[in-house]
Amino acid sequence: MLEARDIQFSYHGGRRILERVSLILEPGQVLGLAGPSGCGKSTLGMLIAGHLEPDAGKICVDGQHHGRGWCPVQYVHQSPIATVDPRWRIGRIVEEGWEPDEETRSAIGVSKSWYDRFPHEISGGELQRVVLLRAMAPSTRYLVADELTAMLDPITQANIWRYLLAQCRKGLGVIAISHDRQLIDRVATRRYTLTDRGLTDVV
Ligand SMILES: Nc1ncnc2c1ncn2[C@@H]1O[C@H](COP(=O)(O)OP(=O)(O)OP(=O)(O)O)[C@@H](O)[C@H]1O
Repeated sequence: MLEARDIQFSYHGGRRILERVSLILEPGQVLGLAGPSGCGKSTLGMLIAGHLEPDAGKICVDGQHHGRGWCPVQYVHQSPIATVDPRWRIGRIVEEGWEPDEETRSAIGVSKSWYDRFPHEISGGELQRVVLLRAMAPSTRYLVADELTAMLDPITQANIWRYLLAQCRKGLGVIAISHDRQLIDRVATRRYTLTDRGLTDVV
């Protein structure tokens, strides 16, 4: 189980972005997270994946704080270009964390022919799939998908979610951050909205 409890956070001691936010995600669940632009959804996702440290509160997987090494919670950023080294070729980026099998690579829609190219030599949607493939190592147990499919065409978007929902049936837990209410309604088992009053359930 992934648990974030009473999380408080502000950037560089400025305005409080998150005030006592708590959530629980069980293996196999998809938690949909919406909310106005700038309310702190990506910040919460990065905190949960250990990219940022909360000012107060706790984030645990099965009762344990993330240690060193591969984090069991992976965050896929809405701007994939921000999360890759522009001097690395795609093959090196993909294989930084693990060596994906053919089945996973083709299910996510990453072509081996991109491996020799640099990030600026593939499209934004292709790079989004590359960073998703990099995140899907066998030791990944929870995925924070931040506007993951926003820049993809409807067919590719459907394929990616078909793949992710199949992984959920095997126990992956997903936090889907999106402004796309229809997408959240389709994929999420629980839906939340984040506002300056905290997280609220959406029915
Ligand atoms: N590195 C940073 N330093 C200072 N402020 C930041 C930083 N990153 C984000 N912020 C601010 O924190 C607030 C929350 O940003 P965040 O990206 O988490 O919002 P969001 O809900 O994901 O927004 P959107 O829906 O537009 O993606 C915003 O006001 C943003 O300007």
